[in-house]
Amino acid sequence: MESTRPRTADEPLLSIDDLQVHFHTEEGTVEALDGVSLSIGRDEVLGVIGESGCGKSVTALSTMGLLQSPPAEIVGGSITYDGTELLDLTDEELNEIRGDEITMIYQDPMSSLNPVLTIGQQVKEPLLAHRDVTDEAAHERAVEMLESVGLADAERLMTEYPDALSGGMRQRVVIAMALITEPKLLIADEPTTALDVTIQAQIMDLLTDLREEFEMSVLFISHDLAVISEIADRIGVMYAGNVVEQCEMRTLFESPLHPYTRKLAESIPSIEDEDDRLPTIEGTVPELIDPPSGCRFAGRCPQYIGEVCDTVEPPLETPSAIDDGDQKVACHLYDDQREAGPPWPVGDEAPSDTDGGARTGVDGS
Ligand SMILES: Nc1ncnc2c1ncn2[C@@H]1O[C@H](COP(=O)(O)OP(=O)(O)OP(=O)(O)O)[C@@H](O)[C@H]1O
Ligand code: NI
Repeated sequence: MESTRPRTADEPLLSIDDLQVHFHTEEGTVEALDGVSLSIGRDEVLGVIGESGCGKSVTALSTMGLLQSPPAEIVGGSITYDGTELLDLTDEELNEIRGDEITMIYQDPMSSLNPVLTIGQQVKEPLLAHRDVTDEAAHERAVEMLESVGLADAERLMTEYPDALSGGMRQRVVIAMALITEPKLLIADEPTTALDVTIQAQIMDLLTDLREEFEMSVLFISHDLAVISEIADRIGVMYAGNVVEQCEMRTLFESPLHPYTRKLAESIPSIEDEDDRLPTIEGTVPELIDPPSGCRFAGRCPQYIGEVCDTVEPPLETPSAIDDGDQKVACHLYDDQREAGPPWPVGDEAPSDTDGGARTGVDGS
């Protein structure tokens, strides 16, 4: 194991590299993640945006080690957390990290709360499971946590059941549970989507405050650019199982590179506007069973440049003309800005799929 390797401050806390996840179904193999790469620095909030079905939750669940296998299979790639390869850990080793150093909140607060346990029992649980604390100390800390997430009358709340709480209060309880161990990494998968707009804004304000207070890194997933732009430092844009662009939040609006990101950036975010979802782009997301072999956006791309788009999967790289090394894009428009140049002249015959295309590490199956 690599866990003893000395780490440096600027090394990412979490690094997902070329992650490939398949689901084996009766209809065939769903190639859900096709080489996803994302990294999150220490104390950084990385937003992940993309349409429904593009692989945001599968990426999160893979990181938590919570993918159901079968039907899921991680067929390649790596997830390194604080110098440790998570994909190599045993369940027992993973259990030590999960719920302690890495925690997660979900879209639907009810799915994270057990209706037959009191709020107190549930908020204390991560501490009792992961720390050598007395029930009394855990109780005291749980009350403090409920207060920090803006819940009044915390002592009384400890004895209530989830049923007695509104949706917004439940999500605050879930956040208290997720933060009670002071995790280094919080994964938030659409934490406000199930809430109405006013409550959504309150929860976003709360998360923004807590992320500072707890000095934690956050992987923040949403399909709503307005919500993400409020909290994220950097953003990863996903499309059909790929990351098509990764950049600073500001860069997404100022100088997006990928045609899909440009479409996204055209929508001016505003949290008051309930309908401010991903802008509509003609066409549909490709099937992930037997997906197209080249760029998965090619069929909808307003800047489609020809056969190369249909046949070669573009790697996620920083074009040489861009001086911001943090901005990476996966698009053939930038092929001539790659050191090696385009894989072959546009319009020439593509190598067969089984050659693995121009990119190493991508399975051509
Ligand atoms: N258990 C499963 N069996 C088969 N396919 C699955 C399974 N879970 C996820 N998938 C597929 O994996 C792909 C990615 O799904 P995922 O849930 O990660 O999308 P998402 O980006 O989180 O979407 P949403 O915004 O709707 O939550 C989808 O095509 C989905 O159909
Ligand atoms: Ni999801």
